[in-house]
Amino acid sequence: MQVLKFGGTSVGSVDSIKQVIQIIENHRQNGDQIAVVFSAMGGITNQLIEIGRMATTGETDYMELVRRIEDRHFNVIKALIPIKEQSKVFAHVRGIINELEDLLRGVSLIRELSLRTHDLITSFGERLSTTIITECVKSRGIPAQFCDARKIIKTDAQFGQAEVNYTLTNQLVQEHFAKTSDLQLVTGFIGSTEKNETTTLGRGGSDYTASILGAALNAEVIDIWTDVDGMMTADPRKVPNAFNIPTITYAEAMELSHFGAKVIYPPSLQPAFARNIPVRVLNTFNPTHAGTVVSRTAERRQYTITGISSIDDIALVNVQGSGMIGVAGVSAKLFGVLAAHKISVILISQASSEHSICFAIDPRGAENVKNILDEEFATEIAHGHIDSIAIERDLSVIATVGEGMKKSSGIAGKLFSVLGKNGVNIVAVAQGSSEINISVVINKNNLSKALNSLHNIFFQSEARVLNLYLVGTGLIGKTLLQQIYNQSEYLRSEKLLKVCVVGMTNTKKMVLDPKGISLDGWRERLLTDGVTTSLPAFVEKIKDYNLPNSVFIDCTSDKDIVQFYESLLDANISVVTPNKVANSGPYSEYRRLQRTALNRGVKFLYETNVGAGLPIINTVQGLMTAGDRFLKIEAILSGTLSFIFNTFRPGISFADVVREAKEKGYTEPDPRDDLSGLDVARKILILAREAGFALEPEDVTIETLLPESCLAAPTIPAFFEELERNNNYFENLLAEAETKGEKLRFVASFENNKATIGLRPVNTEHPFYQLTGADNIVSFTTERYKDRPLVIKGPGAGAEVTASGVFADVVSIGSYLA
Ligand SMILES: NC(=O)C1=CN([C@@H]2O[C@H](COP(=O)(O)OP(=O)(O)OC[C@H]3O[C@@H](n4cnc5c(N)ncnc54)[C@H](OP(=O)(O)O)[C@@H]3O)[C@@H](O)[C@H]2O)C=CC1
Ligand SMILES: N[C@@H](CC=O)C(=O)O
Ligand code: NA
Repeated sequence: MQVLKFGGTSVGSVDSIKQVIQIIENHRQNGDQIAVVFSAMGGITNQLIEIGRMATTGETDYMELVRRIEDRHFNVIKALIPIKEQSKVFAHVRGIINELEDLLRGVSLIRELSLRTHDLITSFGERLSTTIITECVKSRGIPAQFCDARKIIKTDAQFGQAEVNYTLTNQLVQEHFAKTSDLQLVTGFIGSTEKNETTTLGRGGSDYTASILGAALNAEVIDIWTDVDGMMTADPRKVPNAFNIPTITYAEAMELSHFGAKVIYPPSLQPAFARNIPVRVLNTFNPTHAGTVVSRTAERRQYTITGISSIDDIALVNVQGSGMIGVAGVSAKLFGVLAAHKISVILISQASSEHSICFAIDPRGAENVKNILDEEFATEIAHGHIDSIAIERDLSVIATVGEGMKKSSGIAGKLFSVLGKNGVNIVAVAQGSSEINISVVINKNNLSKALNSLHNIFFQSEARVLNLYLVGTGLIGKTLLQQIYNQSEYLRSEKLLKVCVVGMTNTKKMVLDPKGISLDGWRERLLTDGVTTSLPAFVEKIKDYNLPNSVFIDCTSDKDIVQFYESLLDANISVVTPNKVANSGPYSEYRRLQRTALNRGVKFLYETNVGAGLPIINTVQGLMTAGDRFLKIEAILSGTLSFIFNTFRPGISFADVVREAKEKGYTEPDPRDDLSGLDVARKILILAREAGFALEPEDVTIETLLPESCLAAPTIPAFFEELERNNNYFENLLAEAETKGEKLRFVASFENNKATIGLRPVNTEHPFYQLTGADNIVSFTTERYKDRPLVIKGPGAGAEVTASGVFADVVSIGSYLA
């Protein structure tokens, strides 16, 4: 025996009904007896309810709506039944519609609509759809019978939501099906009392009908045909990565549906569950998809979690007071009052201190609940045992559901950790003792971020998404984009990381797209879709999107951008930058950024501030973490100056060598910053700070190598002119060093709380003598590296090495968030 049920969308149009008939024919081929339950055509039940309401108020144009219902059904007859058989069916359906019209006339006369009449009116939806489909099926030569469920499903007289009399119903259903082997096409949703008054079965009514029949007939399986591919791990409108759940237990389905997953209404499947009959949820419009099987026990699963669901809008009621501690009966009274007022409670949480109880309700009833509780607890409030009753609004609840969570540790840890790292504050928590549902109440504006990051973390086989916002598409920015593009496949397959650039800007244009900007054609996209840059607007948008795992990358040397870092970190957005400005201003600002990142559980990373991609900052941080103490730092920290002093020879112009350094991508956007010593001053300052010293910029003594006139040059072209003019000066410096067998090196050192930088000729004995190209070298003398210092050496400037240092910082955030 098989029971099939088709919902409103499945029987909503001529095409879909054709599809339904095809599915029924396919099922007949295995020779089993079949019962098929139908809902009303999509939308008809609501129209019938509206018609009933109109008739009660005396509005006469309800007839117009009745005509539309009639037309919709007639159109199916015209399209699907051979012409010579149509008139008989038209007459039959007309008869049913006449019955409806008579009923409505009565309602309109007495201007009163009892629940009983309401049930009778709504029953017409299923009666019409099932009648017509039965005729369609019969016209294809299939032996089939229309079965009015009112003859076999017997209920009490609670109109609107009648209780089934199972003893009688089971007997009638079994007798009915024993009499015939014809295909039975059954009206869903309706039943009747013992006095044959029409009743309806409440929410999920047609599923309920299928479940009652399946249980009574001991069906092998019940197929619920809908318009989606079964149940999904989350609502795909909110979580684009959601996917089909192949198997789910009844208990899980029940938990998920309570929290808003609406594909099926599991309470209506209770009779089937009780008899251990599996229910398949299938898609009429994609019939080969396996859908979801709901059964008592789930198969072995790939994931601990089965699904994540949410109620988007709830209010939290908080009942709190010192007088509640140790006093029995407060919660009994509280929930008694709520029950007496038929207030449905979505979730309850009480800490073991007993100081407060909070519970979630539909926000539409919140004001009413407050009034009720204020009144009922007036004495307790007056005596100060209970503080006033507080309502919090604009909240959502997320339920993480899965049998796999039972007795498995670490799930809650993972859940709270991912929400914490994404700055999602948890307002309340509840875990059912069944251990298959952990529910958290959060602010509504974080709902999408929370759902997506939880889905991302619990359904591990999919790549975790890292959302990037890039400011600066100059040398470093564009090289970074190219590296991300080249590496994206590797990151996805080897690191399970999907890097998505959501926003980018330069000084002229900015573009933002939460779906991601294709790195194939980002320049064109920026030109065509970009709008005039406004950094405040860019940052506002980032906060507005509130995407999980967000990283802001500043690839400029701008001073103004830095002012946004703190608010970004505060909004739980990590910051990565090669820009040295933020870390080389006042010490208090440097500390504040560090603290903010730490407090927020996000990252502020700037490895490329010193020595480009060389692992210098990470090394200092590592030594500090392990408790080492820094005694001395000696370093060459300018790639540009290294290159210049390794390249400049008598006979070539010093200005040309500087130009070459710029072309090679070693210099700052403004090369005066390199030659004046400012860039190196910033780097030694940052290093000293990382090494634990509270240095201020004025604690760095700069012995500049430039003549005064070069330092004073107002523009970059003027600066180059001054360099040309001073060529002799540089040749003399070089000649003087060479006569002593020395090389020119621009050295930074830090010792005894003092930093100095300046030109130091070094002889062949000195470890800095051998430096080539644009290399940097750093030598750390510490408590643990005292006799022989720790030395890091290598290229310290250039687009590729710098961008790759930035990239590595970004990826490390990806791993941290995961
Ligand atoms: N070169 C190297 O070896 C190293 C560089 N760095 C650092 O990397 C950073 C970037 O250097 P580089 O790529 O060479 O610089 P570029 O001058 O090539 O690029 C800077 C980019 O930032 C954009 N920009 C500047 N100000 C703003 C603003 N206010 N709003 C939006 N966009 C802005 C520019 O826009 P537009 O295109 O419109 O001009 C440009 O796209 C610097 O801080 C530098 O110190 C760090 C380590 C090594
Ligand atoms: N301009 C800098 C680049 C790195 O910060 C340098 O020359 O070292
Ligand atoms: Na570095």
